[in-house]
Amino acid sequence: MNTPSKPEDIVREERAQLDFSKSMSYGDYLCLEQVLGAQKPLSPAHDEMLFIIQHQTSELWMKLMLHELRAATAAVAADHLPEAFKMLARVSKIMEQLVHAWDVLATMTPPEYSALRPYLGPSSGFQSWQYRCIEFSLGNKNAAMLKPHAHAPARLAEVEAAFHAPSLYDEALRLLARRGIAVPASHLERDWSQVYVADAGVEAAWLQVYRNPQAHWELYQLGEELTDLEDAFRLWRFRHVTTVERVIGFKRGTGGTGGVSYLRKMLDVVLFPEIWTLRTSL
Ligand code: HEM
Ligand SMILES: N[C@@H](CC(=O)c1ccccc1NC=O)C(=O)O
Repeated sequence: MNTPSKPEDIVREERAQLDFSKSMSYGDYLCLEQVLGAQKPLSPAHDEMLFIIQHQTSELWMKLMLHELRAATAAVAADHLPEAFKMLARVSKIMEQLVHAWDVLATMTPPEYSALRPYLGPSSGFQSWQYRCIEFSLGNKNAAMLKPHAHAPARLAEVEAAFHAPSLYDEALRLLARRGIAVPASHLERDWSQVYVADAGVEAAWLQVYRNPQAHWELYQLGEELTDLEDAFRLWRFRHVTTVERVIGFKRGTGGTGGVSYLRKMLDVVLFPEIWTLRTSL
């Protein structure tokens, strides 16, 4: 039987690379100096580190979500459905990850948050441009949401691009039409920056798919990927409201809204309306 090696011997025996004076290391590749040097608490409050890291990690996941969403939307537009499914499944999993992340933040009590809140000034998640790009990419268009970015032209241009572009759902409807399903012309070419309005003709189109999945398997699968995604997004919105209510009650938000009252209104947003309403007719 082999005698177990001592920890320091394992490193030598395995011939792990130990000298990075001339080659790229883990930290170099991941730019960890920048990432781990970007937590700059403004208050003496212990919990500010949690608050900052929670938001920074959320923004990183949102960055990946946008990367996947943009590529998935392009894949749908190019009729590359298997690729789109892979990416959309990843987006839903990221959203689930963000839903669970609320559990960490919810360990922060009202007195703990009150110690750092005065240092936040008027800053708020309302001003997250990546979040707004995600909402726009998923079809929740609202011109008023461009205003918080007016002071930063490059950023505004990015959010505006998402505002004017067809959403994932718009591209899904165009795909249905290309596959021979009757979709109202009003939904195939329009001003994509306008608020999406649910339509009986679009519901009829999805019903054709859902009444005969075998004949339209890819479209059926796309419908269910969209359902997974909106389901996860609804859970995220819900955990946001409940976490906010347990931490600040019904105080106004630092971003200027009514706080919980505003976030509750956002629970009524439906991204892919006909995907849900069609179920009543099946
Ligand atoms: C203690 C923690 C939190 C509190 C008290 C809180 C509170 C609020 C409030 C009151 C609003 C409404 C806008 C305003 O008037 O400020 C808001 C919006 C928002 N928050 Fe939070 N939030 C918290 C954590 C988070 C986290 C972890 C994220 C993740 C990135 C986040 C992302 C957002 C986003 C994206 C909006 C805009 C939502 C929309 O317009 O639909 N928040 N938050
Ligand atoms: N709107 C929050 C503040 C807030 O949550 C926040 C502030 C700065 C950076 C991110 C934030 N998170 C989400 O809104 C509040 O009213 O307490």
